[in-house]
Amino acid sequence: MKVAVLGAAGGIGQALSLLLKTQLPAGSELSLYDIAPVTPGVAVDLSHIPTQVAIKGFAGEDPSPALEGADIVLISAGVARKPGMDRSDLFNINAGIVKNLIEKVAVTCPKACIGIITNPVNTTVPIAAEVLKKAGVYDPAKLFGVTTLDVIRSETFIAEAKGLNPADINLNVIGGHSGVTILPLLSQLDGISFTDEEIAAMTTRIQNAGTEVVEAKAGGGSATLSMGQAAARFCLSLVKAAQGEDVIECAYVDGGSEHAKFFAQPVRLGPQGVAEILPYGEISAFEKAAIDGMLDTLHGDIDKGVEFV
Ligand SMILES: NC(=O)c1ccc[n+]([C@@H]2O[C@H](COP(=O)([O-])OP(=O)(O)OC[C@H]3O[C@@H](n4cnc5c(N)ncnc54)[C@H](O)[C@@H]3O)[C@@H](O)[C@H]2O)c1
Ligand SMILES: O=C(O)C[C@H](O)C(=O)O
Repeated sequence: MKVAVLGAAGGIGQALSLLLKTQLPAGSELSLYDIAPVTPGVAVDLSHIPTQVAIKGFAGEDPSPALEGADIVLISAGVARKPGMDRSDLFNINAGIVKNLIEKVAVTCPKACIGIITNPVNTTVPIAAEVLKKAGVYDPAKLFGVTTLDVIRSETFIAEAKGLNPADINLNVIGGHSGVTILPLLSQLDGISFTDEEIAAMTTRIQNAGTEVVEAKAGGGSATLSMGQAAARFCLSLVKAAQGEDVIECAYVDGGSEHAKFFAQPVRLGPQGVAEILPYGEISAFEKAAIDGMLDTLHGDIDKGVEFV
């Protein structure tokens, strides 16, 4: 199993690469790419950790050498938010970065599963899909917007609020990955009850959690360490699924949702990426209204990506 991380010298990329170096199964290969010249050095640094995961680093304009033979490609290349910015403000720079990288993926490892971390995810994933379509290699089962950070934040905040172990919290977060498009399905939590006020406050906290980090870092970037953990969880789920385990994760996919062309929803993973799109189940009136309320934003974000390519 070969995993390529594009943007590997960045805040997320380094944390993610560390977690993968220590947690990928023995015999895996890790390939790090970034335009930053330090990237081969990041790989040398990680190579001193005693695990049976081979690691190589690549820098420069062309990601192709890093992509050769990749089974999974994780993309966190691009710029991050500063206080006062929305994720959509990153579009002007990150859209082109994702487009160029996916063009190389389409040629070099067209059958790889691709996890897009770069924001705005609601738009960069449709960009990736259009590029892959143009290249004639689009497989919707293999393209994912990584929304796992919304899931792990929900697990953390709910456990804190209710005095529980976060490992016991299991929930779906659906929609997209920005503001009102992030919808944790709190009504589905077994054995945990919330008042209406608690539901509203918890939903808002989860939706604004990225901004919470951006403001706390005060101009020094956005979530990197928690995102590294989230992306590692998602990647390891893909790896487990490839090895035959039954794994379910929420991700932003082109999965035939009644709501939008791309929609974050629970998916059963398998050796070829998405094995099955799962229904998100019964929802409350609050959640139904939240879906209705997010759709204009989500459709606009998706259209912007499709029009860009
Ligand atoms: N999906 C999510 O939940 C989530 C969470 C946190 C951050 N993000 C997004 O992830 C992205 C990266 O965040 P970060 O904190 O790691 O930023 P960062 O600035 O620390 O790192 C980005 C890296 O990308 C590299 N890069 C830029 N252009 C490149 C290119 N063309 N090819 C290869 N590498 C390139 C930079 O050299 C840098 O090392 C941002 O867009 C951020 O908004 C997404
Ligand atoms: O908020 C950001 O800009 C980064 C990321 O999308 C997050 O949710 O932390």
